[in-house]
Amino acid sequence: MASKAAVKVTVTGAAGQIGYALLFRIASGQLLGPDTPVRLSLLEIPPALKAAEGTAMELDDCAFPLLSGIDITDDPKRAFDGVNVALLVGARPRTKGMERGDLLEANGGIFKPQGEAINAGAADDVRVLVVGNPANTNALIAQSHAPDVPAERFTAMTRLDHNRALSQLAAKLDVSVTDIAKMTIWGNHSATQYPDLYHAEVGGQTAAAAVNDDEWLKDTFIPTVAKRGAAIIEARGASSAASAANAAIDHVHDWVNGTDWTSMAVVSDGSYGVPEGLISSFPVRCADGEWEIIQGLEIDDFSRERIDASVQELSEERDAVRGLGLI
Ligand SMILES: NC(=O)C1=CN([C@@H]2O[C@H](COP(=O)(O)OP(=O)(O)OC[C@H]3O[C@@H](n4cnc5c(N)ncnc54)[C@H](O)[C@@H]3O)[C@@H](O)[C@H]2O)C=CC1
Ligand SMILES: O=C([O-])CC(=O)C(=O)O
Repeated sequence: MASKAAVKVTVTGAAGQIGYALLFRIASGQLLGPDTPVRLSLLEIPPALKAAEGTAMELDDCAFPLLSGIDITDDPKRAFDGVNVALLVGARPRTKGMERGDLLEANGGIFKPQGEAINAGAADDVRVLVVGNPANTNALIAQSHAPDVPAERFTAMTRLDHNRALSQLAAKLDVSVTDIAKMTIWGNHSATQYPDLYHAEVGGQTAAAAVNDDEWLKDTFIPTVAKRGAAIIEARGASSAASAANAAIDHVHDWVNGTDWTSMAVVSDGSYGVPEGLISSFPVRCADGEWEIIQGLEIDDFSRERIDASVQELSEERDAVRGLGLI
């Protein structure tokens, strides 16, 4: 057993399908590395506690050397007490007849108390990743109820979109994903997101130049990446789970361990014309456990239009949750 103190990792929606794909990888050391023991805290709603207990039994059965304990609760205060890494996965899915406003309101009922509980009890170094949809706005709700936690500790996940973009581009160019640098997803984790090939690089040129096929870039690549979630649901009969868990691992791993370039939805400081305070996806670099938005990229008219459209949607979501008194 490693001698470092255990890091407390809280996973909400632990009995759901992403939870099932995520917990074993966290416990095996893939989130924080092979020298860092973890203590898992599983937050669920009462009807799913028994299933969470079953997952915990399986975690026990793996005898993971790095797993120092598992706590299961339906109480956010207990779940987030002393938390270092919070993965907010559990959310209210959209069901038949539900309007966008209903979805935001239902999720406000989840992310407001979770933000409050993080504010009340989290460790000083807490880092929060929101996966549950609508992820950017759920992160905004949680962050607005945690005034004592630095706003930059609340992030939302666009890493799955980023990885999807890498994979689509690699297939098109018949290269490895490792040949691609500087991929960026801008905006909202929704169909308005903008996967940007004008700043991505392959073999010393921009990805757009390497592709050299404007029609493919605009009419195939962008919609394929932006609507991949729906395509997976259509094919699998359930939304992305293992790939979403994988992206959550990548997001936190790179935030903690550093990276030259990735995509994360983070609180805007006004960079690239994104209104301050919105949680929007940007190109970021991470070092020493902190992210920063990569500055100085030239944004052409096409990219400007795409970024603005997605950011407009984020502004509308913020206005809607403000109107509902959720922030
Ligand atoms: N940002 C992204 O790239 C992606 C986001 N998602 C989103 O992730 C979320 C989870 O997806 P799945 O695991 O497939 O859903 P799921 O329905 O299988 O599991 C969700 C779990 O959350 C639990 N839950 C509900 N309210 C809760 C609360 N207040 N506290 C704690 N747990 C609660 C439920 O009991 C359920 O076990 C969904 O909102 C989904 O849309 C999914 C894929 C990618
Ligand atoms: O589309 C969904 O419902 C799940 C999701 O966020 C994704 O796969 O990107």
